[in-house]
Amino acid sequence: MNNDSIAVTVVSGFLGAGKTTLLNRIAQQPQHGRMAVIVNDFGELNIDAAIIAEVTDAVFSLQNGCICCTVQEDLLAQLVSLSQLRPRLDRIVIECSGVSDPQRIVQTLGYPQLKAHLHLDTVITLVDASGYAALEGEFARLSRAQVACADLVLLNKADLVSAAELQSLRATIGARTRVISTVQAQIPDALLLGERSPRNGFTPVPAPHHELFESWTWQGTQALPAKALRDWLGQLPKDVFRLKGLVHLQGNDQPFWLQHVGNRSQFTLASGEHAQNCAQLVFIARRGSGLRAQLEMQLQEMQGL
Ligand SMILES: Nc1nc2c(ncn2[C@@H]2O[C@H](COP(=O)(O)OP(=O)(O)OP(=O)(O)O)[C@@H](O)[C@H]2O)c(=O)[nH]1
Repeated sequence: MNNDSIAVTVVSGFLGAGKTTLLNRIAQQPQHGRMAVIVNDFGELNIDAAIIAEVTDAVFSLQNGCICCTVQEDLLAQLVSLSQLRPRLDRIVIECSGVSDPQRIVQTLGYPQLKAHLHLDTVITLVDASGYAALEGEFARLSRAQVACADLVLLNKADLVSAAELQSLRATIGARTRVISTVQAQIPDALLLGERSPRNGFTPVPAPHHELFESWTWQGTQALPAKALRDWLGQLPKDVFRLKGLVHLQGNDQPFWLQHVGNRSQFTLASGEHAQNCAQLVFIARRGSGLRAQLEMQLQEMQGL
């Protein structure tokens, strides 16, 4: 590796584990030098990129596909172009979508076009401590593959589980990787941006990933009633893994970012310019869930309340 080589941090983890929360923190800290962030969202709207763009300009969006498959060529082109920027970047952080397998990103970084300019610094995988144990079948396998590829695992949302549950999760994840419990992905910078630890010859097995999910976007035209929306969110089927986007709530001039993971929802005021009274919600659900028509109709009806 030459001295001019740009360090790359890969941030991975299942849907809603806290990747954007971590990215937002990193992006706001000037000590990380000249940094660019590449954000991949599986849906056709890149909500994460829009959220991170509220704190930094250096955001590049790869959307409507899985970063390790359908948009892998775009990733390669984006990395080549970023590596040619002058003055040179110090670091590139790649946020994988929650449905992707970071191992393939690691492979992409080894391509000859990139090897001379970039080096992999750390793969950080966030785990939602309140949801990891409940994942089943292929979804659990994907989540384990994301963990297996990590140099550092953040056992995030530690505030939502007991000390005993945290202990048991640590045991499940195993001793091979460094595991740190976090709330809002808060850990010391030195750990975030450290050098890559040796992998002991371990090669993770590729897991099925984006093909397990379907995504769609609902565009509303009117403000929604807050109470009805909260009630509706509280009853979303568990096949909806993730819901996020922008909503206008009746009686409020400013829109909100809505984040829904598991059975928890969060509304935060959105800054910046956003279209008036228009909702944009991205759903990510189990492929073949058959939920789209029903959920869209419910939202449509809610607009008229
Ligand atoms: N209670 C709790 N909530 C958290 C914590 N970290 C993040 N969240 C919330 O979890 C939700 C999802 O966080 P994100 O950072 O958007 O997750 P993500 O991994 O980027 O999500 P995707 O990119 O959609 O896969 C948001 O509402 C966050 O505010 C935490 O430690 N505790």
